[in-house]
Amino acid sequence: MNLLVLLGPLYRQQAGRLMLALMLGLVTLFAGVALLGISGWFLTAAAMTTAGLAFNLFGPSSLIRGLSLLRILARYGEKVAGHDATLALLSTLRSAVFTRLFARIPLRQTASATGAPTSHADLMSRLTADIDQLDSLFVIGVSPLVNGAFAALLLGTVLALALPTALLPVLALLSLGIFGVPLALVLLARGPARQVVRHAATMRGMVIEAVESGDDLRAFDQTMLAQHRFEALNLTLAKGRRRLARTGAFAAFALQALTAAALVCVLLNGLEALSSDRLSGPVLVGLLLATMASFEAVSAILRGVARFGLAAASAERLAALLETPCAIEAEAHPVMLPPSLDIELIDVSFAYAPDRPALQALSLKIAQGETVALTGPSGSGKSTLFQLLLRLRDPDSGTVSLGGIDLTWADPEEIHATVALLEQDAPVFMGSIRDNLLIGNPHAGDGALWEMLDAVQLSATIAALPDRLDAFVGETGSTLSAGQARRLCLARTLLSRAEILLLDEPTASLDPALEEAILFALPRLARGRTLIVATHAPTSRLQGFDRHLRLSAKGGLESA
Ligand SMILES: Nc1ncnc2c1ncn2[C@@H]1O[C@H](COP(=O)(O)OP(=O)(O)OP(=O)(O)O)[C@@H](O)[C@H]1O
Repeated sequence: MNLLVLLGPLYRQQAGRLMLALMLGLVTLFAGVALLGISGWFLTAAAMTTAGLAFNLFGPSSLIRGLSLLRILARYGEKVAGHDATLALLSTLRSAVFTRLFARIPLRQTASATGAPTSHADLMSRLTADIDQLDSLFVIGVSPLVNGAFAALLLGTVLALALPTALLPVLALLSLGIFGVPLALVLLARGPARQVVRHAATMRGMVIEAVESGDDLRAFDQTMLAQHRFEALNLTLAKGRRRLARTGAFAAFALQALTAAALVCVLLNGLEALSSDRLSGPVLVGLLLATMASFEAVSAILRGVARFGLAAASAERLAALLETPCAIEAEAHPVMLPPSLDIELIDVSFAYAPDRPALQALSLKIAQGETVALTGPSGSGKSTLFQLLLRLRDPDSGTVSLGGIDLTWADPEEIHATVALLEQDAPVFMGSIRDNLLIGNPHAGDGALWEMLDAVQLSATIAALPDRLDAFVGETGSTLSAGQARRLCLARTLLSRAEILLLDEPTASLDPALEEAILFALPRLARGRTLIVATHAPTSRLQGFDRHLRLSAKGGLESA
């Protein structure tokens, strides 16, 4: 349903070009059926004409040449208009889905029985391969059916005029070809198509996982295991594709059988009409060839329908993605945050799953400009608290407010401009050192960038690189050490103009001396802004902070 809501306006945008493709398809079909019918009649009539009798060769032969040309041009035009519209449609659809993606991140990382995406690899698969699979939804879903109905009308009119006795049985056979066989194909192919699309997506996920964890798999000597799992899935996928191909071949066979039955029917009725002089021989040949051409047009439906199962399975996956609830619901008429931004949590509880509480009845206040060290055992909910303060998630109960404004009333964009977060696994983006820093503050000049690199003790390292601030950092910061990458992300967050800074283990991967120096410098680097640092560093290194809060293992507050 959601997908229809999304697709409807997109189809309307391309309606002109799609209609043009449809019309040109009908012209192609008309030219094809007429071409074969008239050619059959013409060749037979010309062969039966004795030498002395006059036979007008020029009229039919120029008609045949005209129809051939019309068919070629109409087919070309149909392909250009159809593909043009489809490509534009897909690109708009991809952008529309991509825009809706951010509101659904972070995904709930639980096994899903609803078909909703559960991993980022699956999400990527839906945005790329599944949307590509829809490329011919119009061409295969609508156009062949209209073409089939038009072929039936065309052949029906000709038979009604020339051979009425064959009309009903041939139309019955043609209708079976247009509706019955494709319907059976859709029903039979639905299961295998769903499996193929799902397995192909899982395979793509496996490839991404293998690339990301390749070094670890090699180190544990587990690459064979990964290969075996991949091979097993590959075999299952191939089996599913074979089942789909077999179903398609069976449908094609059924259509050929219907074509043969229709030809026999026209031939028998035609011979009878011929013997009673109700029909001429050339017209009978023309009728036979026109019947063949009409069934040939129907076979295009089957080619489309064979792919329809895959497109429908992909459409289901996209619909499930769009139906995934947004992580938060933004207020239609948000309240602006006040200049004073004290943080207050009242009785806040949050659980990722009913049996896994992360925070329980947590209440706390942090005044604007305070610097706070937040500690607590692993799993006590420090990162979760940061997620709530940025309103990346909403509490199950209780309120989180900034300057007295409940975050659920505020504009999420204003919250994100006010609160900056250094995540535990903050990414280094592929690009230059400068690109990475400017994400924190696009207006920062080189002076400010060097100053911040100096503050996180990274300036000497960057200055020694040949390209300095323009030095390229590879995918996920692969050209930096873990500690250097961490400090680059820290510098990026500190550069931000947000009034509240949340740093989740900013000194992870740093040696003790560097950790101590940076933790000591952080309150000063906050420059009067609110600073909360989640850390596992020993209390002795947290003396520079105004306050020390400690979360208990149960996700509540302990006195520090
Ligand atoms: N995305 C998630 N889905 C399900 N459970 C989660 C998710 N993230 C965290 N949890 C669970 O929520 C609880 C709190 O986790 P959180 O990451 O907030 O703790 P933390 O104090 O930051 O831990 P650490 O010090 O190890 O970083 C843990 O029990 C964790 O297993």
